[in-house]
Amino acid sequence: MLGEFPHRDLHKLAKQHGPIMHIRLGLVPTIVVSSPQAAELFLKTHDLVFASRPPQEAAKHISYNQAGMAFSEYGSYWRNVRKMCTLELLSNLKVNSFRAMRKEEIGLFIDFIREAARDGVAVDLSAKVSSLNADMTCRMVFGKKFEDSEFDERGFRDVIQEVFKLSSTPNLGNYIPQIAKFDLQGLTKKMKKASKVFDNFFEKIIDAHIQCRDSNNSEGRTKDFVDVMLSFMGSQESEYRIERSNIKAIILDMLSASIDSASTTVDWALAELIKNPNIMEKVQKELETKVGIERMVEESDLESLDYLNMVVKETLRLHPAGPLLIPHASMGDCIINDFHIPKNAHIIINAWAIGRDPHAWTEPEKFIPERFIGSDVDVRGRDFQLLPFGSGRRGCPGIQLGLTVVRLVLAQLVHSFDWELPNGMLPADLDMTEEFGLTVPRAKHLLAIPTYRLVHKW
Ligand code: HEM
Repeated sequence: MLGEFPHRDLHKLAKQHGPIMHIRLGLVPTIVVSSPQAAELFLKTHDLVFASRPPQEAAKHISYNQAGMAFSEYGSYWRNVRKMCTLELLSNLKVNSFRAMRKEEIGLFIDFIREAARDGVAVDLSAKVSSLNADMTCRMVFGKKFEDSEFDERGFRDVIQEVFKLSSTPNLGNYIPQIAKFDLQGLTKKMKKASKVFDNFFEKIIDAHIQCRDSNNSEGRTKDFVDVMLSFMGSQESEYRIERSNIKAIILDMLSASIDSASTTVDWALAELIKNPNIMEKVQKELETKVGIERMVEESDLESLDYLNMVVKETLRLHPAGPLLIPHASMGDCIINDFHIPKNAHIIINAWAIGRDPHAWTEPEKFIPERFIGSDVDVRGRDFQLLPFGSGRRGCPGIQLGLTVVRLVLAQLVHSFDWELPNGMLPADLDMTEEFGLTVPRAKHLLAIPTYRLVHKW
């Protein structure tokens, strides 16, 4: 029933069967929610009932038996981890403390593209943006970035991509739990192998941080996420008492939640801008007026870039990085609009379909950032017609960081360069086919030739 693109197949089914749909995936009752009004009932009115996560084979074998935040069941453990992450790792203050690091990494990234511009060669923007985001994430989480060779003979990105792929492959054990132990698809074996690689790596990182802390070598530098979590390890007084395995699970959550989501969003936004040259021109005009072509964009400019922010909202409406959010689970029986939702049902919120609901959006398939002029509809989970970060108790705690990175990288790329497709390809011919996985990026890498446009010495 569900093919290569489950969000599209479920959208089609919802058109026939309505915005609250009951389907059975294996033995598991699954409720699919596909309209803003229905999403509000599940994520606001009855948020507490649906604030848990279903057991998942991938979370069991990769994510330390659901000991992180994203896949953990609702309860006091999840509440404490979420509170610790929100207050100590993802607060505005903490996000801002990494400003200088982001500036440095983006500077290196822009230098690389300037060289490509000088040589007139195409840049693989998808690969470059993804590795920029991986470097920034590693510096924030571990305090340093890694050469692939330091990780495993296959390299950091390869192993992490393999983990993402294994986690997003439909696993029979999730739907017929009784057969999970037979590992009919061979996924458990592969997951255990990949997670061993990560575990060894995380162990070394934690040891190195402990050594550094004990030798007082860490004074004066911004504390990375591992430093912060170590300060709560084993502490009796703190309400966030966590152990080594929890730290490893949370590190993995932060890496997997952050690495692909922001770069996928930047990639879609750039593709839409290249496909719609009149919109690209408007973004560049705004940047010329508000920033000026004598300098690069600074994070402090972002708030004033109204049109760019509309482009980001429109990108997240049409191309939410996680089109089906992360599955929720019901903690008790509940009646919604006369539907009986049983305890332990899986709840899928189709944010991709909701962003295309014709009752909420005019010309929903078209990329029109101007639709947000004079509207206060926002992406932060208050407006149920636009849910790229989910909403309620399980809504994304990394919104501030995610939006900062997306806006900054996008603004920098379109302010510093004009972009042309290679081999005489026309913007209208750009392939927008998706690839379904943990996130949904464009299937083909975006290649484009840059021309430097700032008045800035080389
Ligand atoms: C453009 C960037 C991002 C997008 C589009 C995005 C989207 C999402 C979505 C759709 C969810 C699931 C919400 C639900 O199930 O209701 C989620 C959860 C989550 N996100 Fe993000 N995210 C982004 C960036 C980040 C970043 C940078 C971090 C942290 C470093 C992060 C950490 C998390 C975590 C930990 C959860 C699980 C929360 C829980 O289960 O309690 N996200 N995100």
